[in-house]
Amino acid sequence: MADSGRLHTPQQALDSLSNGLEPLPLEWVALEAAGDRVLAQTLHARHDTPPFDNSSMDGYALRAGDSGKVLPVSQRIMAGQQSAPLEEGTCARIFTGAPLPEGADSVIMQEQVETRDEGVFIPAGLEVGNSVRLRGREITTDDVLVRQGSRLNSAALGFLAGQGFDRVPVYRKPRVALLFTGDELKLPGEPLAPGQIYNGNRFMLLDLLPRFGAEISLVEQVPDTLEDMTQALARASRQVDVIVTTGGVSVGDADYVRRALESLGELDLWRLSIRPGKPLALGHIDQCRFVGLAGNPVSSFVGAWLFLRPLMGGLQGCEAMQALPEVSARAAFSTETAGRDHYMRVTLHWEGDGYRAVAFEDQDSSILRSCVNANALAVIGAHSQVTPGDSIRCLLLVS
Ligand SMILES: Nc1nc2c(c(=O)[nH]1)N[C@H]1C(S)=C(S)[C@@H](COP(=O)(O)OP(=O)(O)OC[C@H]3O[C@@H](n4cnc5c(N)ncnc54)[C@H](O)[C@@H]3O)O[C@H]1N2
Ligand code: MOO
Repeated sequence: MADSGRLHTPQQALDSLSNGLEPLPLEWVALEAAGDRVLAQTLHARHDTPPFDNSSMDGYALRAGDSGKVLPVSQRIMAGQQSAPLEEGTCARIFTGAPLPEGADSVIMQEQVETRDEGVFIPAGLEVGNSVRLRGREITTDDVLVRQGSRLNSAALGFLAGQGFDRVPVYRKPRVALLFTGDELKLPGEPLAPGQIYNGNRFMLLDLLPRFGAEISLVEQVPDTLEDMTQALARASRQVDVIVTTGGVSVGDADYVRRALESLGELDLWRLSIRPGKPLALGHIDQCRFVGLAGNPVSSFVGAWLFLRPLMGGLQGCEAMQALPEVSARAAFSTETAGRDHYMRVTLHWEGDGYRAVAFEDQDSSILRSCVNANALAVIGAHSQVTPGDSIRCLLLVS
């Protein structure tokens, strides 16, 4: 049977989330704590990097015009040492990273010279600049180092450290409350009574959200009553930037989340034309944003990747987090979709000339096992058919 009307598209959900969305305030953090944080100001070079001409090889520094001769060694320069001007008609023993002596214009690696009693024979034909890393080759003073809105990866941290930054301005992390509904839920370590299950979403989201830059500041299991949910939402909305709930957003008798939200704030959008995750609910309570993920574990997982990642990105001023990177792949499965777009969990394997997408056999939204080895979501449009070998669009699950 077809889904009843008024299902929204994922794009409408993203538009709703980005409505009035501003990055959170700037804060300064120590460089060692800045991994994956988003720069709140463009940083400029404080000095040239490298700060001085230096050797890229262990060998001998000389004037290129002196090659083809035996040259006496007039000094020895290690990395971290200062060099003296190079005496006419001599060479300097030099090591990788050591400053080039004034007057030298090239370096020859030690494997290419012959050591003689009088000095070192340098084969003819050495070119000016050989094995020399010129000052400012990487960046010069005042150039843009890293732009505002960039998420700092390990290389960026090392690069900024190379410029002497010990603190950087970043957007504050979004504070998130995770509220779980479902009286059937217990925590691992507790015994299960008949009908009960463990709260897998809790552990999945506690791990996933920080990967999107969130700081989890509140975690609660809320009893399945309208009153408890209303109180929990009201409390959380005063403490955090975003409330995330799982479960209780569908149409069952214990699905109180939307009603609780509407009594305190507004429900901006409910129900998407996607599978899994149809009952997604978006809204706000004053300035606090609300994302109600469907309770089925895969629905929560996929909903987090599709909607919480861009929301966390927007709150951190990071354009790159608005959409997951895409690749095309050849399907290694067949499927037929009904009225909703299907986000299938797949594992992409490189096959030399392209990716092959292998889908977990059971794509029901309760089967979290389908996500364990998935590295992408294959997006299969509504009312379509896929047969093996068909080209399909895949969203990469990179945080
Ligand atoms: N009559 C209808 N029934 C349902 C519809 C519908 O349109 N009409 N939609 C189905 C779809 S699609 C989904 S998805 C689910 C989502 O419903 P809820 O968001 O209200 O989620 P719950 O009913 O609370 O739970 C669903 C399922 O997931 C398990 N669950 C919940 N929380 C957790 C957790 N933290 N860890 C592990 N598992 C969890 C829960 O026990 C249920 O089995 O509704 C369909 N029904
Ligand atoms: O929208 Mo639900 O997640 O298909 O079972």
